[in-house]
Amino acid sequence: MTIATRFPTGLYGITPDWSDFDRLYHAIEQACAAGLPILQWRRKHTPFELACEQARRVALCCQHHGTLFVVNDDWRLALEVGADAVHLGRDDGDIQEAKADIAAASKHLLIGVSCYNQIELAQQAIANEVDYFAFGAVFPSTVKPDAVHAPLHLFEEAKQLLTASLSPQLPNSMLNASDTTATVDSLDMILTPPTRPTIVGIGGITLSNAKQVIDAGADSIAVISGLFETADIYQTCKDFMTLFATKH
Ligand SMILES: Cc1ncc(COP(=O)(O)OP(=O)(O)O)c(N)n1
Ligand SMILES: Cc1nc(C(=O)O)sc1CCOP(=O)(O)O
Ligand SMILES: [Mg+2]
Repeated sequence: MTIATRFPTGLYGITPDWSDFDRLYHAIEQACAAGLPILQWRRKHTPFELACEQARRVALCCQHHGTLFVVNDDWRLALEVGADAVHLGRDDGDIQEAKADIAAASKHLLIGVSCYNQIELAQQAIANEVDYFAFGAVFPSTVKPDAVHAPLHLFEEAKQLLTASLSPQLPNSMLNASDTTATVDSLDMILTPPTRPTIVGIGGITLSNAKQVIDAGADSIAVISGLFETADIYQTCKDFMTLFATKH
C-alpha cells in the first residue's frame, strides 16, 4: 500500500541570498517555468515590510506556475503573504505555538521542520504531525559550512519510523467482520486514507550527487547553490526533475 504525502515530493528550490531582487525574481521565474514543484523564500537580512512586498510577488509567480510556496523561519510572514507552507528550524519557535497562531488566523499552512542529523527530532516531527522533515547537511555546503553532517542512513531509519507510526492505523481488523467498530474504522480509512510526512535531504546537493540522496530514501531534495548558482537554471531544474522521474 502506497501512503500519499501531504507535502509534494521532488525538487525543492531555496532562494539564494542575493541582494538584487530583480535578478532573484528572474531566477525564480526560470525555475518555476521549468516545473519546480516547491520553492522556499529564505531571506535572512530583509526587513519585514520589504520581505512582505517581495515575497508577495514571488508567491504570485509560484501560484501562476503551480509551484508550492514556502516561507522560511517566520509563520507570521508566511500568513501575511499567502504562502502555502512555513519551514521552522530549532531557533524559529515552537511548532504547537505556530499551529495555534495559524488556526487563530483561520488559515492553513503546511509545516516543515529541520531535523539536522538527529533521528529523535524526526520522531518528534512525526508525533507533531508536521508535513515534512529535513535532514542535513548531507554533503558539505558553502551556504552553511558549519552545518552538522547528516549521514545518508538517516533516510532509511526515518522510513522505518514512519512505517511503525502508521501501522497502528492500518485496517488489520478489517478481516474481523463480526467487529462492528472495526468495520466503522475501516470505512474511515477508505474515506480518509492515511498520509505521511515527506522526507527531505538538504546541504551541498548538486546534479552530481543528488541521486545518492534519492536512492538513500529522500522523497525530496532541497537545493540552493546546486540550482541557483548554475549557468542555466531552467535546464538544471529540468535535469534535477529527471532524477525523480527515473527513480524506479
Ligand atoms: C528544507 C529546509 N531544510 C532545512 C532548513 C534549515 O532551517 P534552519 O535550521 O532553521 O536554518 P535556516 O535555513 O533558517 O538558516 C531549511 N531552511 N529548509
Ligand atoms: C539552509 C540550509 N540548511 C541546511 C541544514 O543542514 O539544515 S544546509 C543549508 C544550505 C543549503 O544550501 P546548498 O544547497 O547551497 O548547500
Ligand atoms: Mg530557520
